[in-house]
Amino acid sequence: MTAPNNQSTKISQQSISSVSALKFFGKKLLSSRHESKLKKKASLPPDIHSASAAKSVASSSKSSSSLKSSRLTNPFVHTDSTRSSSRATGIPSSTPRANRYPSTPRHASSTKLSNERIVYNPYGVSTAGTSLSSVSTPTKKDPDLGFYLHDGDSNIRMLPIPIVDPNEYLPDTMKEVSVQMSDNFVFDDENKTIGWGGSCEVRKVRSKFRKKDVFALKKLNMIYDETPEKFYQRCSREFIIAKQLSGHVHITNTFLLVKVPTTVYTTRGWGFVMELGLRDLFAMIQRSGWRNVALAEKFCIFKQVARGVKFCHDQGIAHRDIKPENVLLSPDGVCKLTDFGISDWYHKDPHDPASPVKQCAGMIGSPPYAPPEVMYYDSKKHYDRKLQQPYDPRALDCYGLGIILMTLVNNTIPFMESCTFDSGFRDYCAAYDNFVRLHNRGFRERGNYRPGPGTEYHLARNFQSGHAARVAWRLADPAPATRYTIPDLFEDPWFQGVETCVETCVGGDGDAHAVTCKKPIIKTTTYDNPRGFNIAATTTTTAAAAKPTSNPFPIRSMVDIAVSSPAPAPPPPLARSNSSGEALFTLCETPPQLLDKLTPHGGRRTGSPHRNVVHHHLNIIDSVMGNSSSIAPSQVLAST
Ligand SMILES: Nc1ncnc2c1ncn2[C@@H]1O[C@H](COP(=O)(O)OP(=O)(O)OP(=O)(O)O)[C@@H](O)[C@H]1O
Repeated sequence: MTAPNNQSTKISQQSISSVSALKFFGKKLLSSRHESKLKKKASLPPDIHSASAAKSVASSSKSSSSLKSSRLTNPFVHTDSTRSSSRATGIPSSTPRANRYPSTPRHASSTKLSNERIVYNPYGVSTAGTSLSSVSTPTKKDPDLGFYLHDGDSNIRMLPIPIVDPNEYLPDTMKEVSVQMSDNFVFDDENKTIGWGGSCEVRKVRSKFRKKDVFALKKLNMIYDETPEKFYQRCSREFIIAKQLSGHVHITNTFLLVKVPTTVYTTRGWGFVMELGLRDLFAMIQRSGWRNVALAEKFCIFKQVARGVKFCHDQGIAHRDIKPENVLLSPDGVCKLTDFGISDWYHKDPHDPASPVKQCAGMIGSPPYAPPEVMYYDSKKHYDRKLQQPYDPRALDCYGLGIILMTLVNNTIPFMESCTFDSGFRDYCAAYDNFVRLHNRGFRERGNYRPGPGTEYHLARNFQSGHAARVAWRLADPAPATRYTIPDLFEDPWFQGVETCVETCVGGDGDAHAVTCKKPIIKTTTYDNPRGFNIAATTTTTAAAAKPTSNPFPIRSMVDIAVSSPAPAPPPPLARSNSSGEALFTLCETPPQLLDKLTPHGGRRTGSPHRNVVHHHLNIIDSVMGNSSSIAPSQVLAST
């Protein structure tokens, strides 16, 4: 084991007392995409954000300007596919997405990019010769035609024409009669990006037929030296998992995988039409108002996230990137998991839930939500290989949940990285051992529900309950063998007693219900099903629906994955409807007395019964975000 590099040391020595420190965390192990997301999270205009990096931008101006000119000459040129193809195929499909990212900042020239080795780079800033202060960022000013054609970023490569039919990569049950986004949706006039990720840009789209129905379009981008084939495989895999999980109240619904045309809003490619979230949890926590949010509310949020994770596990899927950025708050204030980009089926035989758990190896997830057994694979830390043991992906999700609970309660992340190079993490491990040795020898034993650490322990101080601290610490147990599992968590009496404002229900119980999400209306299609796919579309399509036929084509890789995925588990205990425009699920109304208890600041009551269900979380959003909801009330209503 050697000392970490300077960058790591520098980062781990930063103070984490400030909430703004959060901006450096929870980022998937990727490079410069991290930074453009930081820009969004920090809510800074691009120019302000990049001001500190102006020097390095200048230093790279040569490559940028050459890119700019080539961009203007022929914006549709797709370069480097041959070279990238050979390298990309060397990466096993199970390789975590994060590990595929090279360390080059995104603004660097694509020529340079193609020669980069793929190395782990947690913050996306530690390229040779760069320091945190000299990190350059893509500049988004002066958008011209080239800007739009390149998603404003010179390293986003365009897919070659023709864009492949998404149905080619989907199992029959997920094939759709309409695969063109423009058949049924239009971009929102606002022309705003509402979210960025490592490989995507999220925008609002509206139904062509009911303008009040607003959805999110997650436009997917090719990353680094990915080949088009790898891109299609990666995205269809993410879609299949997201779609399999859709329908649960704590999962963001993913409806369609569509072809996106080149417009002034975006470049051509593939995109997911999804349920629109109002904010992600990260955006909430980093606001100063978060400190004033009552613990009961925070615990409620935590329980909702945990329910989402449990549902994934029940479906045979491990999320593998649990962090506040991947929890969206719906316009009703319901927490929903999103981003299944590095999720995976965790049974050796996905068809057989009784088959053993497929152990993982390699660096995935996002510090500090990734547990120590994963961090041992961080190549920059040069850990002894013996420490790199296969790990259970479900334990990764549990650890992430524990760190989320600590973060919610402490208003900041507990430490930067869950690895021994981080002094905060070392302190936590020492405190953990002390607590077990001195206060509660049976702490790690199953069924031990004695209170966890108290105020004398730094990371337990704000819980105001030894039982709540127990749950956080047991989930974030550095030792995977003794860490709380999801069944352990759901058996924990404190966790069971946490009251949530969102109760899923089977329906038909006579209670008032809240409709929280509608499926998009699919009315028209320009799809003529050239390959004669067997389309088992469940949507009501009034126009030219393709005639179902059997699929005469050989099964391709992703279809294989899809087909070999577990047969859809029994639907969750939620009222479902297949008809277009109807609710996917319902929420039980929380009794008014419970709402009063949960709403310390006085709840916002409206005449609508379903508003009462989760209105206190809307209060949180209002108070924490300064009432700056990005979604107009009409849009909120549209989805309720
Ligand atoms: N359906 C949605 N509604 C509203 N915002 C969304 C939606 N989906 C994603 N976002 C926003 O976009 C951000 C990026 O989305 P997502 O995490 O799915 O992308 P990603 O490329 O997988 O990101 P990362 O690489 O950081 O994990 C989210 O953190 C969230 O803020």
